[in-house]
Amino acid sequence: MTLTPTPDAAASVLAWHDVSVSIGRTAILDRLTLAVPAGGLLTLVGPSGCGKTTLLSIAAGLLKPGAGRVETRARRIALMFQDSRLLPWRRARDNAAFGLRCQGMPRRQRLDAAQRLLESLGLAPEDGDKFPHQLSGGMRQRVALARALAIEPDLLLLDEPFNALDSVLRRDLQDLVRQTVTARGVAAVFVTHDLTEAIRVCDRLVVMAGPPGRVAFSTGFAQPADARDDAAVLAGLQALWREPAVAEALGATPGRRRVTA
Ligand SMILES: Nc1ncnc2c1ncn2[C@@H]1O[C@H](COP(=O)(O)OP(=O)(O)OP(=O)(O)O)[C@@H](O)[C@H]1O
Repeated sequence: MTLTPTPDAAASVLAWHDVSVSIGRTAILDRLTLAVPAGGLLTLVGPSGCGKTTLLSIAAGLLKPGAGRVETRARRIALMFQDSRLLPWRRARDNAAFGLRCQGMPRRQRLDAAQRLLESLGLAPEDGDKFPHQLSGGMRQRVALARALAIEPDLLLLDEPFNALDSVLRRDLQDLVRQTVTARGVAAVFVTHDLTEAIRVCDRLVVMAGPPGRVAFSTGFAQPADARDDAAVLAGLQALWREPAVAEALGATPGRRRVTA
């Protein structure tokens, strides 16, 4: 697999320019510059505490950088987290329709839209009537993904969304996210500790070092994500681990490896 250099980021939906963040006297992020185009999926990998979630918070407008700036052309931003964060007292369909309700869409219309979306993400028609505690972890994450997609975001921020799932479900949902980004032209940032997952889904992969968080290595791949089979992912993994900056940032010595291959 061939690693490729940074493309021109002029057409980006989201860009962090020279962003630094400190909390008190502690530097959290140190001069990060990154960009994501429409239909592009950026994966962020890095050791715990290097500031990946902080970067997403800045992108979502929840946190202001101390220095530098964030620029976004996104009109609708959706977030998805490691835990589904569904409302336990609402049925799956109501949970998926939550963002549409906030947008003021009439009840019947939003519930129909949510139901269609749930089924397009692989849930059975009757699952829409179920409460979160009646759903498996994978089903709950599908509902969370439906809730994120229902508002037709142009920017999707995913913070370790599939961590709690087994590997088969995880692959399934990785494919769903990937297809969504391509089909809908959404810009996406996907935080993960799993380097294999990062390579499988991304257009561009950024390895962060820190704390304080900074870009240690950034690459694209010659082959598009949907054409990357297991052999290509493995080749990508090997190519990445050969990069001294990646090995240094993620800890190449067995036992020190803080990111799963
Ligand atoms: N509200 C806060 N107050 C103080 N420090 C914070 C706060 N939020 C985050 N931090 C610190 O900022 C740093 C970056 O945190 P962040 O959650 O962005 O890292 P991360 O790379 O996403 O970590 P992980 O992979 O473990 O989720 C950490 O050192 C963390 O302790």
